[in-house]
Amino acid sequence: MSTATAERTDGMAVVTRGLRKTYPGVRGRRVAVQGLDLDVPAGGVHGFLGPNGSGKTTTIRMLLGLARADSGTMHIFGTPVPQRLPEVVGRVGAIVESPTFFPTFSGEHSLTLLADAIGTPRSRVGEVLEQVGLGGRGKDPFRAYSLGMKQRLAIAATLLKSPDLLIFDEPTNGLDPAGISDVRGTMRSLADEGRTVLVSSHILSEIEQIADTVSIIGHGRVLAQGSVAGLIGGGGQTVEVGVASPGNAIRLLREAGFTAEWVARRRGHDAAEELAGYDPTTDAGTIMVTGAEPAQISRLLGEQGLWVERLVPSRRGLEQVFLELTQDEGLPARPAGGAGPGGPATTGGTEAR
Ligand SMILES: Nc1ncnc2c1ncn2[C@@H]1O[C@H](COP(=O)(O)OP(=O)(O)OP(=O)(O)O)[C@@H](O)[C@H]1O
Repeated sequence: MSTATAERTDGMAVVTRGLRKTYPGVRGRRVAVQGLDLDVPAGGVHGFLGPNGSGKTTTIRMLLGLARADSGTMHIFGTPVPQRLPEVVGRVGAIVESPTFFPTFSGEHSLTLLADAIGTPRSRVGEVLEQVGLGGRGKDPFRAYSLGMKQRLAIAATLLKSPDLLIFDEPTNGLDPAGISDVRGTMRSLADEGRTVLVSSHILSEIEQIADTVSIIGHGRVLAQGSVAGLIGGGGQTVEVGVASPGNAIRLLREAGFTAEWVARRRGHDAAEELAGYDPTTDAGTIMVTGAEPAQISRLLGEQGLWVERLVPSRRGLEQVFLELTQDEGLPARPAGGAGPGGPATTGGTEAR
């Protein structure tokens, strides 16, 4: 390995550069991944996020040697893959397709067979069942498990050889909120043990809560990556303000240097729509303010005799970051499956590429 490569991949679990993959299509080759530069730090949960068809599974399959890249480089813990995958594969556990187990075998029995097959001591079976919170259910048949328990059994299977890097492709697909919460908790605790968890999802808000770092991809390339706090923090807090005299309030807020917009909410529509003008007697709406703390807003308006009826701070989320990044890209307007916040988009503060 060259010195330059060693430096670049130092402290990184996964690094890809210029990764490209095409598939044969009806009209020539279809690009699934185009020049993907991915940086996954070692340790912590990394969310690999993007809408359906953005190239997440294809990327994961290439990393694991299940699909061949057209061009580009990939490193896992500084080892070039797929060239030297056998050297590092023992440190990697992955769930790519929906895992299946014999329905009549207990979870414990299935894992024991697996442990024997991969040469792991049987004593690990009890440990990994405990780790994923299935300690008390190991003797139940697989068919009696809930979907969330089935997914956690699959995670337990990947833990048998105690990997440093866990790669999960959409592990919460099809789970109910309780199942999602269980799997999320399991991923977080694995990262807290010092492992790296690379988890893909098309629902940005779902992984946002447990991820330390994320990459947001669209059309096979990275749109932004970095810490969750760095990506969502830059635009500042948005505060929804309800006041009887919105015109005066907007003027005062703008004079004080804040960004204040009137946002009308049409009946039957979730999305807020910014209007050039407004008529408070007929339009239902609210003022969205960025760059100000709620206390500053209420003091400023109160001093001018405008009494605030509603003051709701709303946190900017990764879905909003995604929408901002894709506004000019011609990409799908909303990541599939996610319900984004209704407020207007704010700008800036992301590590967009
Ligand atoms: N085996 C294949 N043959 C042809 N095209 C493929 C194949 N696998 C994926 N694709 C195409 O490559 C693109 C990326 O697909 P991929 O499954 O990697 O996306 P994804 O982000 O994982 O999506 P999802 O969230 O739906 O799983 C899509 O246009 C898809 O149709």
